[in-house]
Amino acid sequence: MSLIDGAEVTKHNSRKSCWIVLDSKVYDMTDFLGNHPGGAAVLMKQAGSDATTEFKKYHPLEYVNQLPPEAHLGAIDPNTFGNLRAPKDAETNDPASANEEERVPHVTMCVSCPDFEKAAKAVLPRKSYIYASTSANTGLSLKSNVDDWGRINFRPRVMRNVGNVDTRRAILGHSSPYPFYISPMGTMGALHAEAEPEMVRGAVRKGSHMVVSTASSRTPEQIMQSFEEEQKKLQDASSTQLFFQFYMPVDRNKAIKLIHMVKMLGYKGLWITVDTPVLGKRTADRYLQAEELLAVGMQEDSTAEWEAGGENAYAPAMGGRVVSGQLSPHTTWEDLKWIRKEWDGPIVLKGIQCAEDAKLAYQYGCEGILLSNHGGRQIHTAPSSLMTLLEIRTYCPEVLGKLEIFLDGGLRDGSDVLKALCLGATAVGVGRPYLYALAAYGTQGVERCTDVLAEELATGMHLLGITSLDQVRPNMVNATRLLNEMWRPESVAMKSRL
Ligand code: HEM
Ligand SMILES: Cc1cc2nc3c(=O)[nH]c(=O)nc-3n(C[C@H](O)[C@H](O)[C@H](O)COP(=O)(O)O)c2cc1C
Repeated sequence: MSLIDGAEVTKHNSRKSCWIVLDSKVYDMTDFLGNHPGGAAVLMKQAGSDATTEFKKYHPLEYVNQLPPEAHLGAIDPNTFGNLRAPKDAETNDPASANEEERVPHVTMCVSCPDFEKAAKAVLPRKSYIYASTSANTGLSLKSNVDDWGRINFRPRVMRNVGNVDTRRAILGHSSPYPFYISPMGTMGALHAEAEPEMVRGAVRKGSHMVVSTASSRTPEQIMQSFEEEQKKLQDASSTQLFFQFYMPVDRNKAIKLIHMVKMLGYKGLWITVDTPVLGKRTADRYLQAEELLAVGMQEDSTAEWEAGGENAYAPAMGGRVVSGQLSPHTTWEDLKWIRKEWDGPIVLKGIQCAEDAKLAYQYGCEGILLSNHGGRQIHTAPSSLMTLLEIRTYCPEVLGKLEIFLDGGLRDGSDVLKALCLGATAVGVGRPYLYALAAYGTQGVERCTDVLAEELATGMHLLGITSLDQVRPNMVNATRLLNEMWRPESVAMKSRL
């Protein structure tokens, strides 16, 4: 194949003919525009230019292999790079830019979780911040996640000799210095160029466990490699373990292949996300998509048409974009039977939102359930995980001693972890605070976020009057406000009204 001149690539910058350069190779993206799960507009912005840097923020380089072979037109003539056009509307808000220090406070200025969000907002391109912060519909699911932690109060005991406190807790049999872990989050590359490796390093240095998303910007192998390298540096002294969050693809063979790979790589548990048969409506992302389409003159195409997506080998990770074939809306409880045959490690169902499903998870032999509404990104007006925990305590308390119970959503203070533990939780997942810390400070931020949460937790234990997490009890919290609002079967609700 002869080399292609940059000036020639530049001419193909329209919907009718859209070429881009990735890793010094030229691709014809015209037919892929309508199939790109990330939308056509992002590709159009790069039309006729070198998209490598932007591409790597979101995908592993292997993604290019998903294009048909005929889309690869050849290599670009390296002497003609200068002839390429600059991407339309290039992002200038680059986290690595020179005046970063002016915009981002020193990491030691982050003394509580909300500080990380402020720092991240200052460094992130608007699109990336929207991706991380967006929530479903009017945002009420996210709001009650955050608010409900504050609607439970402690009932502290005093004068109980609380000189030293021990915050250790095991998760699925793996000890951890803390009863919280890093939640799985997809497409983290949108927030940091080295997202998953940096997050993993931060986790390993502090010994906290982490659940890795199917929709990560790096492959499961690459993430495990980062983990092993960091463990080696610390002479395997860290307690950190990686678990794997699993999105069920429509194609069973693809699902089995992924499960086998995850097993072979040594991930310690399969956390199957069950609250995402389809993607929720991510409102802020919808506005952004509309804006982007308008900016490239594609407003005549309905969003749905451009989002229809093609067959694709990976799970969706971002905003309101549907990736066809990646999320199975057909999954049922019976699927757990074949999954169990392929996976002999622990299974946790992520996204349980009522007592009946908690009971089913137990009956189907799962080792754990994660009470979660996906950070308020899926169903509108979802119950907070604390509300679901109270429901389980009331209507199927028998699962409490038998399953490991995890919660996530809206946790922004380490002492709140204690409330969940008092009510029977094993551990709590933390999502956005870690993501924002990573975006603003990389590994250092991740470590700092753990320190902040751990210190708040330890202080909370001293002040509550306990020295070990074995001492937590339901009577150490007042959950009456939430209990008053908890779901009741209709017959009970009617009776109480008479
Ligand atoms: C070369 C072929 C490409 C393939 C096969 C591909 C595939 C995908 C897939 C599967 C997703 C869904 C999320 C995920 O799984 O990570 C996605 C999202 C995304 N892609 Fe691509 N992509 C390609 C090229 C590009 C290029 C050239 C860019 C821009 C430089 C780009 C930018 C994005 C963005 C920004 C998203 C996130 C969606 C959003 O903004 O909400 N992609 N892509
Ligand atoms: C940016 C972002 C990406 C996420 N990606 C995934 C994912 O790929 N898989 C998944 O099961 N949950 C995903 N979640 C949900 C988190 O695992 C977790 O349930 C939620 O973030 C907890 O709420 P918090 O962010 O308020 O702590 C994502 C959440 C965010 C904020």
